[in-house]
Amino acid sequence: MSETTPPLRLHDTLTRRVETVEPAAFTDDGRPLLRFYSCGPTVYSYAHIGNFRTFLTADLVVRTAEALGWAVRYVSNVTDVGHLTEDDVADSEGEDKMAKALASKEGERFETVWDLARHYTAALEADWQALNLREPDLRPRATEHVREQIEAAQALVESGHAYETDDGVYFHVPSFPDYGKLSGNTDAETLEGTRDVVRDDDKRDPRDFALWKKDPGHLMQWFSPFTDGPAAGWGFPGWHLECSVMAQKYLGETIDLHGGGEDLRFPHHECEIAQAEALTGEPFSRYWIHTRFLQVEGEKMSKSKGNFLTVRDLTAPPPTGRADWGAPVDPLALRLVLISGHYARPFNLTQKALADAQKNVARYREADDAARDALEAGRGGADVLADDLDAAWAEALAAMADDLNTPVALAAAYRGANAVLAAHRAAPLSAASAASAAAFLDRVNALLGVVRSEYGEPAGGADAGADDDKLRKQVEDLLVERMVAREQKDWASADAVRDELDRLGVKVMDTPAGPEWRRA
Ligand SMILES: Nc1ncnc2c1ncn2[C@@H]1O[C@H](COP(=O)(O)OP(=O)(O)OP(=O)(O)O)[C@@H](O)[C@H]1O
Ligand SMILES: [Zn+2]
Repeated sequence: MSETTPPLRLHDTLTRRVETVEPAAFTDDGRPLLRFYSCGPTVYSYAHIGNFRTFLTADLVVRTAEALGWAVRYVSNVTDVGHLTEDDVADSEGEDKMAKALASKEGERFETVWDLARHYTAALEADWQALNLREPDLRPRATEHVREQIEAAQALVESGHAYETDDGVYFHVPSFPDYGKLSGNTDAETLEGTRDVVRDDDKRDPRDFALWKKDPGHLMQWFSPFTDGPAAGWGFPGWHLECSVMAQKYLGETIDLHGGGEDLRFPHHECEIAQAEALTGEPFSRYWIHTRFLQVEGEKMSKSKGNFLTVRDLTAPPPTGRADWGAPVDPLALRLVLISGHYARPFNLTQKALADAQKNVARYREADDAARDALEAGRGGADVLADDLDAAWAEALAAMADDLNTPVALAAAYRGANAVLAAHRAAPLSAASAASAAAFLDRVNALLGVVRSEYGEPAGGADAGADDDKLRKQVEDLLVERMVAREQKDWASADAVRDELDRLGVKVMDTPAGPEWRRA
């Protein structure tokens, strides 16, 4: 990378300031190495687009760091152990989310809670790819790291930071004086008043949270060395323990960056810090990033509230998709909307924003096609695009490096795509211009992921129900022709286009946001 590469700045929840992120380690060839852990979902249902807003922040961190020339080791887990139905309960008590899901109507089709977890993990991965998120280097599952969690709990008991009762093993919060440094929640009385913490008369402090919950009746249970009491060793790990244990196992005792949604700041991440730092005596994560909620009518979109939209709801035709949200959109348009607001501010999804994004991704695609066609054509002539596109790229990268300023970055990227289209419409692009355009769109796609999917076109929804690219291209060309004919009041040509669309078996709906189409 050139010396003009900007530093990466992110708002750090720990210091409550925008900080310049400096990874602690370097690769063998001298590049900064970002060791990054981002909390994944509990797989008792489809991940919703609020969850994906948070996963997209992680995705943008990875893409931006890579665009700056860094190496990234990126781990994002799957919580496939049922914990609580109330997220703000500071540890493992209450109704188990996975067991509850299995008992529901939707859950009846699964034999066991393990099947249910497998199904929703596969769905998570499919939606992850549909939204063109980078695969993490590792996606560890909590259920495959129970031994490590038991060992961590044992080590904490041995070092006096945790203790066993007949009901569980608890981290003793007063043994870790830094408890509260991330969230500011340090006042024991406030915590006691506001948090529905685990009730166990043998707990030594009301804030103490569970590392292990003894429960021989739990649908997922493992045998542990914690054998006091009637459960005689059987039980399951506390939620907070899985993330700190897996982060440290795969990224080291001290990681560079840890992320999640705003609700994870407390208690989840506060408890992760306590466990991890009590174990090693070293700082756990050097920086922390939290994404504000995607809201529906001013409330957090959440699985447990039931007010959520999934990727399928918006990108697949009915009956899978939600008819009340209009025609299905290209998953890249959904991605674009979800990253269009700054991650540190709450975001409200609207149908209008989705429709606008649909048009934007169509323009990126058009610019991309024009660049690639012109590259193949290999015409002579000057490069008329390089200066504009270099400036647009520098602006987009600088904006992303400046605390992931997606509104500015997307505007710069879009300006560049429009410059490509304007040049293409003015005169056939030379091979030199086409090379600049293709390089720009490749870089924009690597940074923002909105030009084309790295996984190919996903089945269902990407093109409003049509299943092949050829048809999509034909229809899009015809719609442009129709628009031009209408503008010129050339009704004969407009009718001819309509007949051609009929022949292709395509139904067009004119909406305030432009034409929508699907197979009739
Ligand atoms: N509305 C939202 N907007 C942004 N991020 C969210 C939203 N809801 C959850 N997240 C984040 O998504 C990740 C996975 O969360 P989780 O699986 O607990 O989902 P959830 O909808 O909060 O579920 P539940 O309602 O059961 O707590 C976490 O980082 C969480 O903070
Ligand atoms: Zn976590």
